[in-house]
Amino acid sequence: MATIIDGKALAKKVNAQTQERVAKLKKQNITPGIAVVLAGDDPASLIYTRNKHKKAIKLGINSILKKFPADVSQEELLAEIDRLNNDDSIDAILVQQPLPAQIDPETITSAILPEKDVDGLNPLNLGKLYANQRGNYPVACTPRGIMRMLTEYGVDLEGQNAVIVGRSILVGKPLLALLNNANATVTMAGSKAVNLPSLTQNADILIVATGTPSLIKQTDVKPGAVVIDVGINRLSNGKLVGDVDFENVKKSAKAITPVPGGVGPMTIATLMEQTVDLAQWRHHG
Ligand SMILES: NC(=O)C1=CN([C@@H]2O[C@H](COP(=O)(O)OP(=O)(O)OC[C@H]3O[C@@H](n4cnc5c(N)ncnc54)[C@H](OP(=O)(O)O)[C@@H]3O)[C@@H](O)[C@H]2O)C=CC1
Ligand SMILES: Nc1nc(=O)c2c([nH]1)NC[C@@H]1CN(c3ccc(C(=O)N[C@@H](CCC(=O)O)C(=O)O)cc3)C=[N+]21
Repeated sequence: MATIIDGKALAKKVNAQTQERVAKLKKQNITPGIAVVLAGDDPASLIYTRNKHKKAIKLGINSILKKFPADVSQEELLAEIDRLNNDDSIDAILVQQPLPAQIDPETITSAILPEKDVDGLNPLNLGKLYANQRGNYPVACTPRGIMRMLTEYGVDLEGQNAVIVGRSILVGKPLLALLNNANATVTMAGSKAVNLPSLTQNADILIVATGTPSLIKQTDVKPGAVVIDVGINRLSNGKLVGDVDFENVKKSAKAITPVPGGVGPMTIATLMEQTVDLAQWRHHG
């Protein structure tokens, strides 16, 4: 039976460290601040942004939520980002995805000041990550949280076959760079992959982020592999599941993340941690 990677417990540990760092910064009269921008009324996005807001307040981070209707214009969103870029009390800006169809996500992420880009999606930050540059810059929170989980559970990456299913800018692409920078041999597959099982069966570390429930079955996974399930899917019966057939895959994997309680809580914890990082870098370099 696989080790269950407890994202919730690890997130608690990270949050406790973040809370201590916030308290120290407050003694220097610095209170980290995050702004979350939400356009439209997608119910899942609303829940996530509220959760982020609550967690920030709990850790002592200032948090503001800027809500816009689904028919907001790109100009209005850009004007808000410009205001936040110039607001000295804001260290971190997150624009919740997905955005309404009339908004071009690339234009939005490019408009966020790289120093306040807590999602690490600005092309400058993503470019630094791909170039494996030294120094301080933000990295997408879900991928950074996954790397933390792998480190905490002692998963060796060097020379190992890592396979990522899903190639979004939010998850797959930054993860490709992080794993590559950690000297893993990385394969990335999307919906056009021919014979996906032949790729996933080769993975020592398998990371799945597609939004397709039960995409990965036990026979698709090499026995003894480490499986990270990023997917969040709400079934018609209300149950929350990932992209991996958890009950069967756990029988032969070495370690696996559950949904809920795996990657999700680590994403939020990393978002808070990186908000404090940005505040520190902005004030102290
Ligand atoms: N736990 C967490 O913290 C987070 C969870 N998520 C969840 O992770 C999932 C993915 O999110 P995100 O990356 O934003 O999603 P996107 O919808 O942006 O991307 C999905 C990716 O999966 C690929 N894909 C879809 N179906 C298949 C398939 N059958 N076989 C192979 N590849 C497939 C797509 O391929 P192609 O490019 O070819 O279209 C695409 O690259 C969602 O369920 C989301 O809710 C997301 C962020 C954080
Ligand atoms: N700009 C941007 N950055 C993001 O990081 C971003 C985004 N947009 N859009 C949507 C996705 C999704 N995402 C999640 C975060 C936490 C949980 C989470 O906490 N999940 C809990 C359960 C939550 C529940 O019960 O619904 C868990 O897995 O245990 C899930 C998903 C961040 N995303």
